[in-house]
Amino acid sequence: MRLNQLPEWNALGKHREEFGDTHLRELFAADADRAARYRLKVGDLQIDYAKHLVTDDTLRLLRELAEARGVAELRDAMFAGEHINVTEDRAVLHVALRAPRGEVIETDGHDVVPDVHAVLDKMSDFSDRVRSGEWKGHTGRRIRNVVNIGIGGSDLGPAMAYEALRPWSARDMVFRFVSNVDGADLHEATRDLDAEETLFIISSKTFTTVETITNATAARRWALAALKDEAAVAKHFVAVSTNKEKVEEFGIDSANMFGFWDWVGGRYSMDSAIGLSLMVAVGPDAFREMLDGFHTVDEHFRTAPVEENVPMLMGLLGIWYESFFDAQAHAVLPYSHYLSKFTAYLQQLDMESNGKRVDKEGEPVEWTTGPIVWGTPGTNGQHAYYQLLHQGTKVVPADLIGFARPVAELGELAGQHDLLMANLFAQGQALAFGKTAEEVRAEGVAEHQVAARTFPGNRPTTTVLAPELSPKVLGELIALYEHKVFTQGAVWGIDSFDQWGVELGKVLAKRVEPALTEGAEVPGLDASTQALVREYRELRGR
Ligand SMILES: O=P(O)(O)OC[C@H]1O[C@](O)(CO)[C@@H](O)[C@@H]1O
Repeated sequence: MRLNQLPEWNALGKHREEFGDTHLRELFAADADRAARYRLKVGDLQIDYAKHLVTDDTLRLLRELAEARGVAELRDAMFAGEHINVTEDRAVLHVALRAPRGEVIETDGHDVVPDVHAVLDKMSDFSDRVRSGEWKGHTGRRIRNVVNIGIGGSDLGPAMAYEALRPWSARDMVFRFVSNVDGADLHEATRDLDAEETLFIISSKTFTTVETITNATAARRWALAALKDEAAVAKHFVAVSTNKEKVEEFGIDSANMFGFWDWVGGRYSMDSAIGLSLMVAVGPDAFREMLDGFHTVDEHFRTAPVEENVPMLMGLLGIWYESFFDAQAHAVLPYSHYLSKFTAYLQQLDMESNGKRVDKEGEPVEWTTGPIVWGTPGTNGQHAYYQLLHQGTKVVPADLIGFARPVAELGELAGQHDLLMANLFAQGQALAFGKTAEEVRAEGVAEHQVAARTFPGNRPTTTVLAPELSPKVLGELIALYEHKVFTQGAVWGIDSFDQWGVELGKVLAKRVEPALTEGAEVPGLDASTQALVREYRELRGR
């Protein structure tokens, strides 16, 4: 039966009508235990979901929906290595990337865990050699700069995690991440570097992605212009890929290639060899601690009953708002400067996974799917777009993520941490409970300002609180969102693991390029694009 014909779905619709405008003020007033009951723990993460527009009935109905849609069965099929990525006929086994040595996870009759650990060991050995200076550049100098070239899942994960774990990283080395085919990206990343001390990590699952291959080719030109010897490539370029043939064609020795597998989706690959630049930065031990964090949440997701299962709960709450409150967006607001790239990372994870309009049977869905994910670190966002969150016309459920302890190396600047966290707690409170017109009036505010200074509240948030932003906690956080996205895709009945929607633009860009460079006729080019191409050529003096 289709999702919107299920009795469980219709029961939620009816419940929504009954819920009406029930306010969080009322829900808290009616239940002194609400805050104590609506919290869960997974690994190091404390999850407060009391500030959600839900009652025990809502949660029960959402759980029943998850059961009716077979979320747990699909999860088990994923862990069992079944080909749940149906349109690409592939297993989905990123959970195997963090399985401890000795665990058995099979797909197509093959245990993948030993393969995972063989690559991890090779990465660890390489990282140690680069970090210690044993790995020398072509002229005998030690490597001081590492430039990761990749895009999408081959960039966002390591770039985000490097920012997050800067305090754990080798402070005497420079790490840069180049993704954009705009030459400015590579230019800015290399302009102050010495090629003799620079290592490029070319990260691409397919090794055919045009942006990455274009940048990698340009990087090789840049390096060889200084090093003046083809043989230097072996010391200054390594590859991370599933495509050995293409890596060799590019000129990188497969001995310097770190592999992974087609059962790792790009946006689920940061804990595979795609994380090599991160491992060089933070060292193998911290990287493995991060994997441990991922694994902790994997085990929770795999074994916790649905009422205690945090990723399932987060996924179901999202569905409640999207389908029954018309929420179109979801904000992720980390109160940590080090998580400045976290939401951008989640945008690919969530939107490339669940931005789908047909279900697994190829039928158009009749319900909304993945939200627009956005957000930047607090407190910056507060002085920019929080106005809309507090008083706009849209409901934007938000996750507030914070840490009890600042990172040790902040020294006396750690004193600012309480103020940072006070802002997080204050925002959750203001969004939930707002400020009534009576409260505004009681402050003596002039009547003509009362409406504008009233806060409706009832804006739902989840608060995620962890002791500190450590490698393990980072792994836990990422896995939490991976499995949240999984849960939502399972309920919606879509394939969360393909990404056909990115293909058309790639094909058209290839077709349009000769029109820009040579003025070639492009068959089928629409009139608007033709005019733009003409204007572009004129502006370029062509
Ligand atoms: O690692 P690759 O093969 O270069 O792909 C990069 C990115 O491109 C995409 O395929 C989208 O175009 C992403 O899914 C992927 O993470």
